[in-house]
This record gives sequence, C-alpha cells and structure tokens, in this order.
Amino acid sequence: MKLNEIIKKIEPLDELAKQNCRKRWDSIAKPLYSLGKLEEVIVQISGITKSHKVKLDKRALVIMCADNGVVEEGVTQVGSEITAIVSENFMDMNSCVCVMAQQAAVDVYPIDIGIMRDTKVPNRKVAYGTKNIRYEPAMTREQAVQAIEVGIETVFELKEKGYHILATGEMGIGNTTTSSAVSSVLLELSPEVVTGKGAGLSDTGLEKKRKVIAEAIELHKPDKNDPIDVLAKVGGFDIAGLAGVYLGAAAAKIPVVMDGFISAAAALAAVGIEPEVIHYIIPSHVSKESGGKRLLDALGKEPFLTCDMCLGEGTGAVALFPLLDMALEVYLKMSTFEEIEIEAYQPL
Ligand SMILES: O=C(O)c1ccc[n+]([C@@H]2O[C@H](COP(=O)([O-])O)[C@@H](O)[C@H]2O)c1
Ligand SMILES: Cc1cc2nc[nH]c2cc1C
Repeated sequence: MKLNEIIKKIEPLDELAKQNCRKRWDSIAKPLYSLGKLEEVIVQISGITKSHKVKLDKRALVIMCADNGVVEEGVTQVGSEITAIVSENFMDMNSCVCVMAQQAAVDVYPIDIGIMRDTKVPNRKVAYGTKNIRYEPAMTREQAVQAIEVGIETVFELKEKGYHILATGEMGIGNTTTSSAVSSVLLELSPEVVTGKGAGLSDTGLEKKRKVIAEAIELHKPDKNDPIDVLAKVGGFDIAGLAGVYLGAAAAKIPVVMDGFISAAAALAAVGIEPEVIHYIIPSHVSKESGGKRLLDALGKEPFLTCDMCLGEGTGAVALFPLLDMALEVYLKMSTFEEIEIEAYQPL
C-alpha cells in the first residue's frame, strides 16, 4: 500500500456522527459533561468511525520491534540483544504488556520491522537494524517509506480481521535516543531538553547520549519540514513503522491509542506528514521520559493517565482500555432522563 495514496484517503472526522454521539451523552441521566474526557473520547471515536454506535469489542496492540545502530555508542544501559529476546517473549505472551493486554482483552501483534537477528516474530524487516546515526543516516529515504508502509499495511490487515480500535507499542533498545533526536528536530528544541535516561541509563551515559544526538543532528542536518527526511536520518524502523500505523489508521477510519515517548515521537512525524491524522489519535498516558510532556503539548493532547510509566511496549496505551470500556458502558447502557421520568411516573 503506497504512502501517497493512503494520505489522499485521510478525511476530517464525521461531524454528524459526533453530534449524534453528543446528543446521546446529553440525554443520559447524569450532570452534563460530568464524565469529562471520557465523554469526549467516545465522541471522537464516533467521528472517526462515522457512527454514534461506538464499538470497542475487538482491539489490537501493534508492537513495532527494531534495533538501532547507535547503541554502539554506549547510549543505553543494556545491549541490542535484549530487543530480540523481549520481542520473542511477546510471542509467548510473556512480557509486561502481554499480561496487561490479557487483562484488558487486547490482542497483541508484535512485528519484526528491523531486529538485528532473525526472530520468530512475524517478519516485516526493512533491514537488520539501522546504521549508527553518529556516523551515517539511520536509513535511506526509501527504507523510511518502506517502514511507514509496513505500518500502513499492518493497519489494513487488522481492519480486515475486524478490529475496532488499535494501540501503538514498540520494543527497541536505543529507541529513546532516536526518538529524542526526532523530537529535537521536529520540536526545534535542544537535545538537552528532550533527552532522558530511557531504560535506566547512568548520569554519565545521559551526557554521552545528548552529545551523540547533537552530533548526529549537526552531521545529517535533517529537514524539520520533511518528517520522512527526519525519520530516515535520525529515526528508527520502529518509529517510522508506528508513523505508518497512525497514517494507516486515519485512512482506515480506525481510532488509535498512542503509548508513551517513542509512540508520541512517531505521532509527531505522522502529523507532520498529514496534519489531519491528529484527530484519529487518542492519547493515553504521559511518559516519565523527559520529552514525554513536551511531545503531548506539541500534539495538543492531554493524557488520561499520569502514572510515571516509561516502560514502552504499549503498556500505557493498554492501560487506558479499562477506562474506555467504562465510558462506553455508561454511554450504551445508562438510562436517559426521559426513560427515568417515564419510570418515575409509572403507577405503583
Ligand atoms: O515509551 C516510553 O515512554 C519509554 C520510555 C523509556 C524507555 N522505553 C522502552 O525502553 C527501550 C528504550 O530505552 P533505551 O534506553 O534503550 O533507549 C525501548 O524498548 C522502549 O520500549 C519506553
Ligand atoms: C527488559 C526490558 C524490557 C523492555 N520493554 C521495553 N523496553 C524494554 C527494555 C528492557 C531492558
């Protein structure tokens, strides 16, 4: 599925469906707007799906798994080999997000979009890891587009399987370095401001990480007005794949729940490619990673959850589903003022 054709399919949300959804909320026997963002998110989903009859029965988490050449520079606490190990654990439902997803009835779809060795994870590899951005662009522009298209195709495969809502997740040692680099360029903020410790880096490691990011940006000069250039030069296959998930979801009219820092960096790139995508994205939590809040602010999204999480894998996104379920139950099942009044006037 070609990126250019997908972009053309992305439309504004359906205002009539949103109005009908709002009417239903306003008829429910409770104070107006009293479920706040839980009401708004159901209205958003009705606009995305073009129907006030909102359904969230079938939900899938897409986990883009990939390695990053920049790990050679000592910007992470653990080595690249961990990416493959954790990614294969997804297949055995043996990771934090898998436990959470089972609890929230979310199906888990890990994808090997560029792990550095062969794995038992479904293979959509663009390459065996990216290049080290300190010396070379992470990937070619063609590879960035290919990774985006993997994300788009994944969405359409899941649509075919009947999924009503998607969530984003990723696994890739070193991907907070690439996400920070992408954020630094797209937000026009220094690496100091947007770069944190990722998965448990030391203070000296953090200094090194910021320096490596600054050097990579200086060397490759990514064009902030061209998000594909930014993804190709200082991003990763996982981030590009997730950007494709947002673009694909918007084209397929499927709501997509965004996870933490890496997922938000990918969202910023996707919105840079096609601004209308923003309306199809549902935020979940604010990552504890330094740039997490900055990215949400730039996307104009407020988190539902502030849990100081920074695990990745899609854990924050999956954590939102029980809340979405409660909101939808009230929306679908609660009596209206009219119904209650009629009951109240029934003779005893
Ligand atoms: O999503 C987040 O907010 C987040 C913040 C920090 C770390 N992570 C996870 O940790 C890994 C990246 O950390 P690092 O230090 O290797 O760049 C990667 O597999 C992510 O899923 C995720
Ligand atoms: C063990 C481990 C699990 C992860 N899950 C997401 N990122 C991770 C990083 C590490 C190190």
